[in-house]
Amino acid sequence: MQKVYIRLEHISKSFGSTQVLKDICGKLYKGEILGFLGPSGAGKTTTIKILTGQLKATSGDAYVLDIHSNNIDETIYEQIGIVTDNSGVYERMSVYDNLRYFSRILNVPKERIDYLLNRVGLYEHKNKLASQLSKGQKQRLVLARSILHNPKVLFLDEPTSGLDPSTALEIHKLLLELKESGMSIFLTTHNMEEATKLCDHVALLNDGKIVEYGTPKDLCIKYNTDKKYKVTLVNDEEYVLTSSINDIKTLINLINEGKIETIHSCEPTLEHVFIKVTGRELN
Ligand SMILES: Nc1ncnc2c1ncn2[C@@H]1O[C@H](COP(=O)(O)OP(=O)(O)OP(=O)(O)O)[C@@H](O)[C@H]1O
Repeated sequence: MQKVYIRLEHISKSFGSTQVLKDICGKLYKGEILGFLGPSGAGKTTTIKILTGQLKATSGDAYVLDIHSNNIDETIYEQIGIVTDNSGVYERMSVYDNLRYFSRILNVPKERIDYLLNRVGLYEHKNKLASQLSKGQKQRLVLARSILHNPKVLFLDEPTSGLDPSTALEIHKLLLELKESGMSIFLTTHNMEEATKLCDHVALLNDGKIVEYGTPKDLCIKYNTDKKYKVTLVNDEEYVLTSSINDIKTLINLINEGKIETIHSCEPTLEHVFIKVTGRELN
C-alpha cells in the first residue's frame, strides 16, 4: 500500500472571530505532488504553517510522517524541507556559504552543494553575497537549501511566483525529478498551469474550504459540461463547435465534404474549473 506522508483530518483554524480554514481534509502519498490551489487569502499558507508546527489548528488533526503537528520538534526538520518565503537566508554570507552552513548542520556532503547550485541555476553566483541576489535568485537559494538533505516531504509555498518563465521551467523539471525519486511535495500556488503540469492531485481552496479535489485531468473532464470540439480543416481554418443540433449538422457536412483534417475535444482548464466551482476569478 502507498505510504501516506501527510494527513489533514477536519482541520479548522480561526484567528479571533475570523475562521480561515473550515474542515480541511486531505492526504499526500509518498512520491506525489499535492497542489493546494486558491486565490490570495484562501488559507494555503496557514495550512502549511499548521502542518509544520508553526501554528496550532483550532480543531482537527494534522500529521506529517505520522507525527501529529502538535508534537513536532526540531528533529522533523531532518525529514522535511520548507520553502515559504525568502526568510532564513543569511544575507551577509555568500550563496555557497549559506548552503555550506546548512550542509554541516544536516551532515550533507559538500559535493551536493555544487550539484544543487547548478540545478537551481545559481552556480555562477555562488560567491555573491545573498544580499546581492535578486528576489527570484534568493527564492532559488531557499529551494536549494530546502532540498539539501533530500527530505521525504517538501513544502513549497508559491515556489515560482516572480520567476521568469525559463527559470520556472527549470524549477518544474527539478520538482518532477524530486517526485520521481520518491519525495512528496505539498505545493501551494495560484498558477493553474503549474498545478496541471506538476500535481498528481489538487485541492481547490476557496474561503478556507476545499471546494473540489481530484487529479487535474479528472476535474477538467468532470466540468466539461458544455462539450466543445475544435475542428481544423484541410485549408487550416479552425472552428470551435458545440453539441448543438446546428453544430452537429455543420460537422456532418464537413465530414461528408472531406474537409476535416483533425477534431479535438476542448476540455476546460483548471482555471475554468475553479471559476465554475467558485463563481470567481482566481486573482
Ligand atoms: N497570524 C494571523 N492573524 C490573523 N489573520 C491571519 C494570520 N495569518 C493569516 N491570517 C489571515 O488568514 C487568511 C488566510 O491567509 P493565508 O496566508 O493562509 O492565505 P493564502 O491562501 O496563503 O494567501 P496568499 O496566496 O496571498 O499567500 C487571510 O485572510 C489572512 O489575512
